[in-house]
Amino acid sequence: MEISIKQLEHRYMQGTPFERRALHDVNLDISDETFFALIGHTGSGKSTLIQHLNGLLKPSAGSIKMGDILLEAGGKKQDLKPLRKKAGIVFQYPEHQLFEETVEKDIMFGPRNFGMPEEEAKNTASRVIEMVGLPQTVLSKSPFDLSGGQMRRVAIAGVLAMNPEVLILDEPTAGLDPSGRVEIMDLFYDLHQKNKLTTVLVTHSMEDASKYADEIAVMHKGELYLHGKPSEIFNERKALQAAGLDVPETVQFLLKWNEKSGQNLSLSDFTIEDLAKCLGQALKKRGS
Ligand SMILES: Nc1ncnc2c1ncn2[C@@H]1O[C@H](COP(=O)(O)OP(=O)(O)OP(=O)(O)O)[C@@H](O)[C@H]1O
Repeated sequence: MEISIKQLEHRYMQGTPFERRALHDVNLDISDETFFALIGHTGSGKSTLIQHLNGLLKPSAGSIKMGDILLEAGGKKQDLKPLRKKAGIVFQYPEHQLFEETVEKDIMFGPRNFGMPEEEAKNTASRVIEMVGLPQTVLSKSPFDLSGGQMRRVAIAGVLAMNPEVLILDEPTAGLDPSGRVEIMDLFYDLHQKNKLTTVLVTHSMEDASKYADEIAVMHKGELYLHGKPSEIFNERKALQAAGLDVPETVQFLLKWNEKSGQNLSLSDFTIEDLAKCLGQALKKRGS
């Protein structure tokens, strides 16, 4: 689903002495089926921005178009239900929202709320539990008898049960150890690939953004600061540093290599595999 954000502004506690502008004049288009990363220093406005994408927050000025749904500042009071269904959010620590006595009931909660018949909701629970890589036997268990990683997968299954067209991930690997982070991020990437799900990832990790995203947007002080393909963003190291960020370590290595060797290895070869390959070729060239 295409997302188009125009001149978006958000003010918390608008009209009170505590008013605070969290977003200013944000213009951003996200194409259908993109894996999009939103990165920025703490307080730069990432969470505020994504909460507009499923109607949790309303624009103070400007507009957001999600597929055929338009949300405008000062627009008529809209029914946000269709938007909530289109855009599923996985919050930080989503497992904290589990509350039903069985995994199946927890996953069925959202679909039932939207009027899905009982049998269909059960079938949905059975389908999505497999999508998140858990066995059917988990459905009859209490969510609280599962491991932390399994609980997180159940919570993600609950979001998938709504059949969203856009998946919004707000630092979904918070609190996981390194191998758990990779597992969950690989799961999201796989879901994106197999289901052509437009995915918006909010992250502090330039490593994750560069590994998974087709495009990266950098937020800084409530404004859209940079936007482009990962390799384009990496060419702006000084600007990134000014916003309290940096390029991934692999790119830092490539930049150092180019500086010391006088070669010009491409910054788009930033995955470990690409890096190993192009260093092998560069060393061969130097040896011959
Ligand atoms: N409910 C709120 N009421 C008032 N101000 C808020 C509220 N939520 C966020 N803010 C302020 O809005 C600005 C943007 O916050 P936001 O949470 O969107 O940033 P963020 O980039 O997601 O930060 P983090 O990476 O720490 O989650 C910050 O200055 C923050 O203090």
